[in-house]
Amino acid sequence: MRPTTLCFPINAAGEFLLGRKKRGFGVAKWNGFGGKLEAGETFRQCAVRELREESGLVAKEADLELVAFLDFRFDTHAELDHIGYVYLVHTWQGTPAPTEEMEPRWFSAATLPYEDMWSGDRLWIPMLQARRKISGTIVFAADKESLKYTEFTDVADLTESDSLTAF
Ligand SMILES: Nc1ncnc2c1[nH]c(=O)n2[C@H]1C[C@H](O)[C@@H](COP(=O)(O)OP(=O)(O)OP(=O)(O)O)O1
Repeated sequence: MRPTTLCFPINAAGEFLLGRKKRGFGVAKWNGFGGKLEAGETFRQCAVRELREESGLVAKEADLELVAFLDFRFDTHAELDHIGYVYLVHTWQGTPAPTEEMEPRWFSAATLPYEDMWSGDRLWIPMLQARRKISGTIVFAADKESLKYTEFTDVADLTESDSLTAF
């Protein structure tokens, strides 16, 4: 199970920064900023690095608000299964800039482009906008796009796992 992070910068106007992926799995989808943990990295180190690499924004680990733990499963493609910790961030340095991987753009919270995002996003991102903290499972069908099963639970508090072997 691959460990990943996803990070959503939110500005003073309440807008979400998303990036349009330019290459690889999920190309052309609007997404949060994130990716796979590198060897020896903590989840927060990964989130800060991926945010910088994909958007140009520099955030501090302490300014990441952990809001979700998601278990993404691909029904017939287990090699794509991954878990992800999701963070909101309200404070950073720098200005969003296009990178090799992502084209960043601000979206108002009410007009996120769900039709061009991962299909589970329309279910769980509104929960985060409602200030909920969640743990969830999202199972994609054989087409790797449509949803086969989802389950979300509200949690009082979240902490990143210390152990990658837990997954
Ligand atoms: N919202 C959502 N739902 C389901 N799955 C995902 C998302 N956002 C995501 O990014 N993902 C998936 C897509 C990939 O399987 C992983 C993220 O990996 P990737 O962007 O390839 O990670 P990087 O480490 O940046 O990849 P490379 O550097 O190897 O290109 O999560």
